[in-house]
Amino acid sequence: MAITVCLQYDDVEHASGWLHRVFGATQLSWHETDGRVSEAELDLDGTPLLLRCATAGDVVPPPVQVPLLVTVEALDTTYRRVLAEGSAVTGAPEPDRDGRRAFTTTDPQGYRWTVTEATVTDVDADRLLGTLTDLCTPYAVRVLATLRVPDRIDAGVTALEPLASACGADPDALGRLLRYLAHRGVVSEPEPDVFTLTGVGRLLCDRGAPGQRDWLDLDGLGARMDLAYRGLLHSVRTGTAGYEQVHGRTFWADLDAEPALRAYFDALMMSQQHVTAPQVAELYDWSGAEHVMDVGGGSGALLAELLHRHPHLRGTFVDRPIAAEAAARRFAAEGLAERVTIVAGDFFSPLPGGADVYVVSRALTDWNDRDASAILRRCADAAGAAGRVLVVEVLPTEPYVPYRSPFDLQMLAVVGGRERGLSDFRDIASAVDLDMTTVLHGRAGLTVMEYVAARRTEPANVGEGTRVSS
Ligand SMILES: C[S@@+](CC[C@H](N)C(=O)[O-])C[C@H]1O[C@@H](n2cnc3c(N)ncnc32)[C@H](O)[C@@H]1O
Repeated sequence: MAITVCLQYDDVEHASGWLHRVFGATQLSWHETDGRVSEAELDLDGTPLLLRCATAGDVVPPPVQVPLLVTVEALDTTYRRVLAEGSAVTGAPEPDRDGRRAFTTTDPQGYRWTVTEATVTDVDADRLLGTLTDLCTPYAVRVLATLRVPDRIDAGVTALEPLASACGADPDALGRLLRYLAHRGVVSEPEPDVFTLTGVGRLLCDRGAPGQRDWLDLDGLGARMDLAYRGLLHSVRTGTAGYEQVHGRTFWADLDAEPALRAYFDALMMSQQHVTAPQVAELYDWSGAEHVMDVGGGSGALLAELLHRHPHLRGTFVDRPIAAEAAARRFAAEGLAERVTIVAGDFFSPLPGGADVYVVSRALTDWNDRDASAILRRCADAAGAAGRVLVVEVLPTEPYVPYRSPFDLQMLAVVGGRERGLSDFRDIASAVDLDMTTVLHGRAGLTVMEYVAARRTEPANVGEGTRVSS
């Protein structure tokens, strides 16, 4: 049985943002009606929440006072977030009748949420610390994926001896690994020395497109990125990437040196561009542009989408030489070679001038503020007084992205970069005299920010644009 709490709100989107920012609720899906979010499905630490727009047909008019009780580990943090939202509170957290600290707040619709501090026993804390610090399980899962054990089991090789021989593994050692992972719910052992996959184990089968298995493969780029956390101590001490400490060269130099790693990275970027590029092509008004330059264009998927969708455009693609070679092949295969100029270059050096729009998509997150501003300066210099600079990012502070993701620390450890919110993107651009003129929101946090040279705008002139419907 599963129970879903369903609450009615006048503004589902605003309420979803509040629940995300205050309690860390993750938005799983949403529906739009007439351009407004009419329903959103959220996950509140395992509890499903359904937010619905009040409609004439609904029986219960909001707000209805149901007791909403939440238990959180870090009460003071939640209290601070509530105050930051400007939401009403009953007072500072104080002990309830069971001696647990609590406070009550009111959400944007007027629902009252009582927030209580979790009482963590020493045993719970010990168990939690064990889970937080365990390295055995993450490595055991990666070894399973690297040896492609799930694929063999899926293909019917379930007995230990033939499984070990198919994977090139020691039967005794593989048996110990599998029994440990049976204990963790990744495989089952229905009879001695015979193994089957659980739902988790099936996720580790090869599915063709870059997926979980490829990421976890210890010979691949995903694992190299994960292992950069071994350099996190260095990162936290210095504020720079840990990747080089662990792997002997920077992330970008690693991709330059190993075509297979670069190909994997491009495929990964491309799978994201399949979601984001059509939105960028739709959201922004490309009618006034003729020439677009994609700076740090990666797989080339964004520029290709723009050129396919807007036949009046021509493009210039700029990226490191190995990426430029692969992108050139892609543009040729898609019949776009005549419309694209390829530049194997460096976005910290002067960029070719003459384009109407300079796009920097999902590249600034890879850099610290100083370097991100330097890239924008190159774009601004090349764009001149008449051109525009367009930054495309998925913003972590938007409600659609799980803010508990480790992405910010991953950026620090792997490339020395960082996640940023809208105001951060305004700041790194204004440091190089670019004014943010328009912000367009797409799905799942995708945000398109347009900038022009500062002297052409009043600083406050920022227009919020449309949202792409789902
Ligand atoms: C995170 S990827 C984003 C790729 C693409 N814009 C997208 O949205 O899918 C960052 C890109 O910046 C490129 N890059 C890194 N350092 C660069 C440099 N110094 N000059 C030009 N491009 C660079 C990388 O090769 C990579 O393709």
